[in-house]
Amino acid sequence: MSSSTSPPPPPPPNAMMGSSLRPVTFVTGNAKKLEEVRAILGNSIPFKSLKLELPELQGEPEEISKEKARLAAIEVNGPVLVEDTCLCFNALNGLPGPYIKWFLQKTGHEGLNNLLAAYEDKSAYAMCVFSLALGPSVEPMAFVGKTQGKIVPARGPTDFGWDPIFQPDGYELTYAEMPKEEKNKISHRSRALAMVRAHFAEAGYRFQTDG
Ligand SMILES: Nc1ncnc2c1ncn2[C@H]1C[C@H](O)[C@@H](COP(=O)(O)OP(=O)(O)OP(=O)(O)O)O1
Ligand SMILES: [Mg+2]
Repeated sequence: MSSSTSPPPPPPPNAMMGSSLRPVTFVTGNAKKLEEVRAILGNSIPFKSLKLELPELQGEPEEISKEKARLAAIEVNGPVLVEDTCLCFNALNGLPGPYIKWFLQKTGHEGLNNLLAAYEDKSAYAMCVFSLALGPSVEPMAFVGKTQGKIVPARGPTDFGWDPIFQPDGYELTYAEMPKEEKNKISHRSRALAMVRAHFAEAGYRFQTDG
């Protein structure tokens, strides 16, 4: 197995089932993420986006993502979707994990490779946690997607973060070298979004027709 996903979250509280929702606002400060989410979701869920950099707690990835959703739902005062991405090195028991953004910024691709120089094991997984909050006072639901791979010296275009140093299992190409459609088929983000989409299909939320 080169990949895995976590089991689906519990169904939403009944209170939200009867009324219709405003379109879901995807809140992120990262334009590249938004681009991928649009490409993967297409028109399957009515959504709009808001560029906002939200504070992130320290801790376990699911909690960080859910807390971000709580903050976003208060900010938007409506249904929101947020995403948090982790890059986890097995030799380091999952670190840098949710702190990858800062490690990448401070040490670059080479520094990230150097972190593993002392270890034989270069395996890693990319993990994406989407959290959906239907409103400011509703407990967020988390959807987790993972893609297994390994850390390699950077190859390919450098326009999206750590994509050049992550080579998914079963491929000779890094995320950065792969055609976008190919990456979007197997990525941590598309796996998590498949679960988001399945949840929307199952829950049968009704959306207001004008935002
Ligand atoms: N393929 C990728 N998918 C997601 N993030 C990536 C990828 N490649 C590189 N990154 C970077 C972007 C960030 O530096 C870091 C993820 O941090 P994260 O907090 O999830 O994103 P972000 O802060 O850029 O946007 P947001 O506003 O949604 O939190 O990893
Ligand atoms: Mg962030």
